[in-house]
Amino acid sequence: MTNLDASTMVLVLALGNLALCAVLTFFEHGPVRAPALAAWGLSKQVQAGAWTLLALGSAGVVPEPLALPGGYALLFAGVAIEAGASWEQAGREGWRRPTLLAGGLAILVFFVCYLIDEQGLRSLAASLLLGALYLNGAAALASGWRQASLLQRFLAILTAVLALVVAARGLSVLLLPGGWRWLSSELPRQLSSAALYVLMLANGFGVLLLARERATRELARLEVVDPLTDVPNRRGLFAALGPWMALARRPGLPTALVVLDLDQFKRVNDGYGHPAGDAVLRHVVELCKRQLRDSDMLGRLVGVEFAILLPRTKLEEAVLVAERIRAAIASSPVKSERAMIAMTASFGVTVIRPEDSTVTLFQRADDALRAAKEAGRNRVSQAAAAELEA
Ligand SMILES: Nc1nc2c(ncn2[C@@H]2O[C@H](COP(=O)(O)OP(=O)(O)OP(=O)(O)O)[C@@H](O)[C@H]2O)c(=O)[nH]1
Repeated sequence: MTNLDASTMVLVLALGNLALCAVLTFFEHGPVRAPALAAWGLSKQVQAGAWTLLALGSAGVVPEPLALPGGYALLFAGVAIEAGASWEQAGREGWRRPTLLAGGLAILVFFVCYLIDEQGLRSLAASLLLGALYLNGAAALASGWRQASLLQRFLAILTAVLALVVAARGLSVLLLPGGWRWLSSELPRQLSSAALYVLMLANGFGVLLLARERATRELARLEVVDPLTDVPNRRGLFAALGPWMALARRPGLPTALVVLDLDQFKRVNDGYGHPAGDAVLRHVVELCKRQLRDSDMLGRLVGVEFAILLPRTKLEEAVLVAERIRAAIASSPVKSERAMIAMTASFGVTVIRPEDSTVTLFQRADDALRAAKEAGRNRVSQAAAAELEA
């Protein structure tokens, strides 16, 4: 078996991390860099510094009593910052601070072990602590496993395996100081160095690709979802409408459409400011959702106009649903910084007819909505019965 020289591996890790840092300096350079990615870039810089210091130590350029503790302290800090960035990326900011504290604690424990014994205990502590910090990083990558992409899962598993390999190095020093049969005590040491190298490579490419993957996903989501209220936008709503339009041509229970427009919303914006207006919109969406079934679909058409699709619902039932939502909005003012903002909404209700196109369907619902506005607002109006029978 080829003998991997440990100090060469440290040098390779130093050079590899430095190269990655150089690339990261130019990647998405500018003020709009995602915060998690900026933290990850910092973690790579710290790790590059760590490996460089360790490499200089093993080459005798920097005295070992300086290079070893300094290098490991930077390494623990770098891996902790990296895990913190992963928690942030996963939307679990609460885990970031404990992770960074764990990094600080690891540095402290390592120093104590180093002072007690520069060889065995120091080596054991370094491997176990580093393994634990990597395992934390793996847990961060694994959080939200169900929604995670294949790439994210792969990185999580890879990081976990590498954490175990690094920890095994420390355990082998403790349990098999002289090696076991053909297994020399040098082998786990070399294996863990190689594992760290693989981690550096896969992590370097993987995290950047993951950032790209997430950005692409988010863009695709924003094509069909309204970012303010997190409900489908016009495009998303119309896409969902297609199958129901087709079903309307077959006998069976109809699908109803309710359009809702908030009354005199301009006054809210003018009186309380745009952010308060946004808060009212989000509040109204929550109120609507509470009145709807899982199979119903609420979407934002434009501005302060929303549409609700009610599958398997007759006109009279849809009117009742609209009436319930109207009453809920009228009786739930929104608390803003300055005042309670009272709100009302007007509604137009109709059902999908076999001959409908989206244009005729929405025209009819909008006509009913206009009638509600003209009749004084804060009311529900349905498309004319005579028209419906036509
Ligand atoms: N805060 C906020 N306001 C918005 C948003 N989208 C549209 N608006 C505002 O909502 C108002 C909608 O006005 P209109 O629907 O034309 O009229 P209105 O004042 O609601 O009066 P009626 O519909 O006649 O009852 C406009 O002032 C828009 O600027 C948004 O996302 N946030």
